[in-house]
Amino acid sequence: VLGHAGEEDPTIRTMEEFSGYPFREPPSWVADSLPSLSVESENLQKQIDELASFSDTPAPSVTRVLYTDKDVMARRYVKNLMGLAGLSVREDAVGNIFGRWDGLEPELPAIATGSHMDAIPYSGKYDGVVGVLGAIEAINVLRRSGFKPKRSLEIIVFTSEEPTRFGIGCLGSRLMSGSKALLKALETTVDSQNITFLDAAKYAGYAQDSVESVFLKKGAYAGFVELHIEQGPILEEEGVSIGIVTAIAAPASITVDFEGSGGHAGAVLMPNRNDAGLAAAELALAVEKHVLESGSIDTVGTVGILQLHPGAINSIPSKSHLEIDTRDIDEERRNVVMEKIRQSAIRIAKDRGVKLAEFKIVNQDPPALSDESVIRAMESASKDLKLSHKLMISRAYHDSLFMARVSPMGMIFIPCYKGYSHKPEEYSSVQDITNGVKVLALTLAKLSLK
Ligand SMILES: NC(=O)N[C@@H](O)C(=O)O
Ligand SMILES: [Mn+2]
Ligand SMILES: [Mn+2]
Repeated sequence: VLGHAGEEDPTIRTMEEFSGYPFREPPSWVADSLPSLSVESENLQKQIDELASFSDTPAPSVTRVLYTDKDVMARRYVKNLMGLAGLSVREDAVGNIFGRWDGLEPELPAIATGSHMDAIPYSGKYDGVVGVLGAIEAINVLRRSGFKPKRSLEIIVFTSEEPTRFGIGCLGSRLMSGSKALLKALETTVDSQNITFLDAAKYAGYAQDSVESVFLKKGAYAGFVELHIEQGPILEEEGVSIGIVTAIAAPASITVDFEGSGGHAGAVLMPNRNDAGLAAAELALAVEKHVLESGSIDTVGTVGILQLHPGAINSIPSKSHLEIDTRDIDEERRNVVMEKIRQSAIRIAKDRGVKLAEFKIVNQDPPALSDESVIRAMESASKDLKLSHKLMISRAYHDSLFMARVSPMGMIFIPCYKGYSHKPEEYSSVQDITNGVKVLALTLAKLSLK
């Protein structure tokens, strides 16, 4: 630790070596070390670009689905970077990856950070990745500045934040937070190729231990902070560098299956049809209607998957499958919308003479609130770094939503181009990423010394 004028202050050094503690109060450590918080921005950008190359679709899009070969390669790439950052690396039974930097008091609950690196089909290279590679660089920044954590610092790369393969988001963090419901569901869950979760996990080298072993022990972490792109336009529009997340909206997803009689597109006259496709179309519009009826801009609803069977132009759809995503920062208001959607599905099935074969609520999660002490640490870090910042909510969900169930939680947002996300045009500048990494590094340092 450097003295104000950069030379080592012998008395302080002896005191520190003797006590093993930074002798000065954190603020002065922070003040002293601020200038030396250097981010290797170009190298970080190169890593983001390299990680994006592990994709099942051509650049600039990124597609990296859970337990696929590209996912396994990307995991190997990140584990290697963790090793180079001097972290001890381990993985759990579903492939959540942990990189640990032991603190001066390793028995104390650690401070964790992290995010995900799976990517939905045809998406971008920053969602989740900035929170993983940025976290590793934040550790390198602290090491370079000579910082010694009191509480250990741990980076977590969560398995399957995206619901792409098994229809449920935040699979790894949900299990870590102790979701017995998910544990049960995973016994029978299959993907669109009918591959079970366990077989897919084994294919990727996981599921050696019981899935239940993923559950975190209570109090495992004293704090969790996730760095993420905003995925909305506010920070860019307002020219603000850092978003301090105070709450994460409540996500829910529903799958619906209709079954009708199908038949020949030419020979079956309109009055004699039970068209499962039209039932699905009508329900999709009903989702929009019920969301708009909530009267709040904070209520959203999306039908991101709509499949018809047999899917032939000259055959009346005999089956249809929809997947509905609805969210709100007000849980009650969202639940009212979900009930209206259920009522509409029943009515549409009756009106159109089709069978409502399935109406399944896959997840219906409460919103999460950030912890005051973590918010204060992120705010003072932004202030120390003289970066403009604002309090805001997250409309996207994140692993933080579930880490909040087992640890004081906070999230740091950085601006992204036009708020684009979940598409190849997703982009955050090197400067914005660098700012985010610095705020994360300083926040982790402050929380580690608590
Ligand atoms: N952050 C993010 O994109 N999470 C998604 O899984 C989502 O749908 O919100
Ligand atoms: Mn995402
Ligand atoms: Mn994400």
